[in-house]
Amino acid sequence: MSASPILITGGAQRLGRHCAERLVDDGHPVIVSYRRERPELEALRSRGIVTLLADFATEAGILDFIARLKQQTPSLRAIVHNASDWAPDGHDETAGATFERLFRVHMLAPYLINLHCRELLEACGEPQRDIVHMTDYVARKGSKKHAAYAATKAGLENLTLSFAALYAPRIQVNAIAPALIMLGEDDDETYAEQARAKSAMGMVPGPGVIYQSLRYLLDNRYVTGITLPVDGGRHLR
Ligand SMILES: NC(=O)C1=CN([C@@H]2O[C@H](COP(=O)(O)OP(=O)(O)OC[C@H]3O[C@@H](n4cnc5c(N)ncnc54)[C@H](OP(=O)(O)O)[C@@H]3O)[C@@H](O)[C@H]2O)C=CC1
Ligand SMILES: Nc1nc2c(c(=O)[nH]1)N=C([C@H](O)[C@@H](O)CO)CN2
Repeated sequence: MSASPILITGGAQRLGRHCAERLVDDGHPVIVSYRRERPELEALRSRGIVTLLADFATEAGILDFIARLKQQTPSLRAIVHNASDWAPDGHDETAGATFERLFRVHMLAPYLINLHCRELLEACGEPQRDIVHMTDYVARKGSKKHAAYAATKAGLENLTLSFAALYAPRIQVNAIAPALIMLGEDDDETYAEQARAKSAMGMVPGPGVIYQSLRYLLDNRYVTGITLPVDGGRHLR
């Protein structure tokens, strides 16, 4: 029986793309969702990664993605909810729309995909099946400039507990809570220096530490309902 694929949402770039490529290196078939076509997707496709269009900005868009995912594969080894929008809080008339948009991508999409795709994970013939939520250190700390982002990530962290209890023992459900892993393209050295100073480790580690954490969860049959901090010791500063 061929191995069941691992789904990474928002896997066209940065952490999701890194993990998708490392999973292929480790012999897993991979499906990634993406929101907009771009040249980088060809590199993924050339490695046999299946790319599925998905925009989680509406419930209809989420359900449409789920329907196409079910046409793509009869089973899944794991689902990594990586898609995310690090949008600052809106002001005045945009605040509500921003919050709703972040609720949909960080909470509604994982919630509906977990509910509707449980059958795909149950159909996996391998010994372990996993759901991994990508949350954030700020889910427990809050954020003055990204309050909606932090709150919706906190909601995703809470969904980890509910789905872990509901899906045990056949499906393990965990979260990874990173802090600064990769800088953004527009981040200058001043920002980088300030960001590094926020953690005890004082570094920007790159996406390899996230794959190490994902690998740990995918390989451990006895871990469920946890949030794995990967934050350089932010809580120590
Ligand atoms: N990078 C970091 O330092 C940190 C990251 N994290 C978390 O780790 C995960 C990966 O981070 P990173 O790689 O930087 O993420 P990105 O900011 O690169 O976002 C990942 C993908 O999410 C997709 N996405 C955004 N909104 C939607 C939507 N409405 N519907 C569908 N897809 C959407 C984007 O697709 P497209 O590009 O096609 O529009 C994007 O490629 C995220 O969950 C993030 O919150 C947490 C703390 C620190
Ligand atoms: N979806 C995203 N979420 C986050 C990002 C990002 O680039 N995309 N980046 C961060 C920052 O690195 C932050 O951790 C710096 O303190 C947080 N979330």
